[in-house]
Amino acid sequence: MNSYLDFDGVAKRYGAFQAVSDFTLPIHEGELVALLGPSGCGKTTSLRMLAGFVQVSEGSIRLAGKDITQLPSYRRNVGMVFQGYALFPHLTVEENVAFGLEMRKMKPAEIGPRVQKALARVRLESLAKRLPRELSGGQQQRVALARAMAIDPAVLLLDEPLSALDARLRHEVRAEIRQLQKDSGLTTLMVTHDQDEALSMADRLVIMNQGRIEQIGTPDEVYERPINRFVAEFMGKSNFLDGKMGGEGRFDSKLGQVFAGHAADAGRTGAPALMSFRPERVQLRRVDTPVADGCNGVQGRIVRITYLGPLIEYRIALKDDTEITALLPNTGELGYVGGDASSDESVYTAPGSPVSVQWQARDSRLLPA
Ligand SMILES: Nc1ncnc2c1ncn2[C@@H]1O[C@H](COP(=O)(O)OP(=O)(O)OP(=O)(O)O)[C@@H](O)[C@H]1O
Repeated sequence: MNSYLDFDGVAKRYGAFQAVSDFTLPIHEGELVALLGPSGCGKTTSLRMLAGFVQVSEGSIRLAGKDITQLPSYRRNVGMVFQGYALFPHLTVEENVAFGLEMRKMKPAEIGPRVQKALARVRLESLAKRLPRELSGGQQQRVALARAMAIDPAVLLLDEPLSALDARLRHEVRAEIRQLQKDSGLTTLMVTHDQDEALSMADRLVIMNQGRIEQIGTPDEVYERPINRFVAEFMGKSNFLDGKMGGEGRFDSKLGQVFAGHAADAGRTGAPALMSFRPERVQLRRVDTPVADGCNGVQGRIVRITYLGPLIEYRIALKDDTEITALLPNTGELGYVGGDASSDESVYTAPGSPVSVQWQARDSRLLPA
């Protein structure tokens, strides 16, 4: 499939400072792609280069078969929703939505129906005559979205679109934006630093760090198969054991035990490596329980238990003082894991309790150290 939007080797320098380097990203028509990474990693700069607000230092950008690298912003047909929405406070909802169309010198007879359609899409027809300050945060967000979509853009850009909303509303609006984007088939590039937002909304994620792309993939690819420690840590929590590549998926841990896993790349045998596995994939068993088939196992001692409501977090110290985190569902059997007090499977857990920590080989990633 040919891509619809292409960043090809794009870079941005501010004087001697390299804000974005070698940014290459093909995007398919109708896709929602999220740029994700810590503050200052170059997400917004990349988005702004596409919008034409920031000049590209190197490389090119193609949109719908056309090289737009040097086009002025107003000729790129890009719809943008800014952080904090940037609505005009003295214009009504419908005037705000009409603004972009008037700027494009569209005939008044055309503007009216377009505005109505855009407002209907975000279910705001009844609030058309209100001023932004007479709206809730979620409603203002929808006005910004309607304004961006009204121009029929070739691509929609969302810059931290949910950052001004409180946590509860954010959940709702996430689903709403995603549905709207799917229904309209609008190719969308979104910037966020919120992992949950990116995982739940995007078709693909681009994980950035210090101006560079670390990994591109679907949500489950980057979560289940991170290619390095940065991605594993940035996308949720992970446990790491130190050691060396043992060849054929084996890992020679510093603990002196050999574990089985899957290598992110074919690192040479003996190369320093990390084994990474997620806290929610860890099982706790009685300390004398044999390691189950297909699993890795190590003995440790519980050092801390944190009650998180639906989940309970266990910190377990291994013999070399490496700590492992296990995140287990709260079954209501306070103090017990894996069944009630009478079950053979259950483990009594209290700080100081010895346990067998087990996790599946298939959940274990071998990463370059
Ligand atoms: N006009 C500028 N002049 C010099 N440096 C800049 C300029 N704009 C951005 N930068 C730098 O470029 C880097 C990338 O900035 P950018 O805004 O793209 O980061 P970001 O990933 O979007 O971060 P955040 O999540 O904090 O918005 C930062 O180190 C920033 O300080």
